[in-house]
Amino acid sequence: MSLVYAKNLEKHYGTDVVLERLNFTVEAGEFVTVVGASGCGKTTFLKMLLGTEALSAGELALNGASIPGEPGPDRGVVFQKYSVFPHLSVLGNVMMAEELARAPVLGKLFGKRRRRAREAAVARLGEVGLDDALDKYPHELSGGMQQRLAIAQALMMRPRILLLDEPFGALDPGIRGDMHELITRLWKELGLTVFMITHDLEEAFSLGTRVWVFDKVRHDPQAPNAYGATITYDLDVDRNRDMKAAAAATLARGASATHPATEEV
Ligand SMILES: Nc1ncnc2c1ncn2[C@@H]1O[C@H](COP(=O)(O)OP(=O)(O)OP(=O)(O)O)[C@@H](O)[C@H]1O
Repeated sequence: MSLVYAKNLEKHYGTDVVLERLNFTVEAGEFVTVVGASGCGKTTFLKMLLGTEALSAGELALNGASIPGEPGPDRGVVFQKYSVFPHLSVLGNVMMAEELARAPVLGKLFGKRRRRAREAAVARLGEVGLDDALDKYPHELSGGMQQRLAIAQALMMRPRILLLDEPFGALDPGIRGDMHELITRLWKELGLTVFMITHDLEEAFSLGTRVWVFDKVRHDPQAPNAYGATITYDLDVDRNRDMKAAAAATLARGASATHPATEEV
């Protein structure tokens, strides 16, 4: 059984169709990178996987069952903007991920459970290279360190799926290289399935085993929001490593404008 499955998945906001005709299966262990024009619905798609946006039509299944309508410990998420608590230390931030999940009312664990959560948080912070920064506060961290912290937080509950929304978009190129190594290592070591949005084609092709391009194929000049984006390219990068450069160049030239499936309705 596929880990994630979609059939004719759609998302509308009122009369605006954002996404339509999404059909795919994703197996455990894949690393899917998602590219597409600004505003085409990439974040909305990620939020449907996370469970914070409801689908409007079609099916979206996780492990063969309809995706839960709320976030769960099986899905971790990292956004571009640092999503950490500013008033908590690095260690406190990562422990909070477990405290909120296990003690949602008080947001606090006690005794043995708290000690275990602390040990787990220290281990997660070691995995992302923040073992020397446990007592620092987010404002004392560089952008790269803040994203490492956000990743540790997302991995605290040992999710099977990691959702990344342009996590490295705000970082300097040198730091991005380090983050690419980190995410690749974590993906392999933890056996994660990753969905990652990026605006950087180079990043999409170098990290992903599969690259999806979101774009509109149906257009109504009288009603620009009547049709949404769909997956216009689904490129298996692993099996076709040699086409990587060619495909990246084609996409960069704006292949969507000449995509054979483009229809005017
Ligand atoms: N809660 C909402 N209510 C109404 N419209 C929304 C809502 N969230 C998103 N949209 C609209 O849905 C469309 C897709 O937005 P989304 O953020 O998913 O695009 P995106 O591809 O991630 O963009 P970007 O690359 O700029 O981050 C946009 O037109 C946006 O205005």
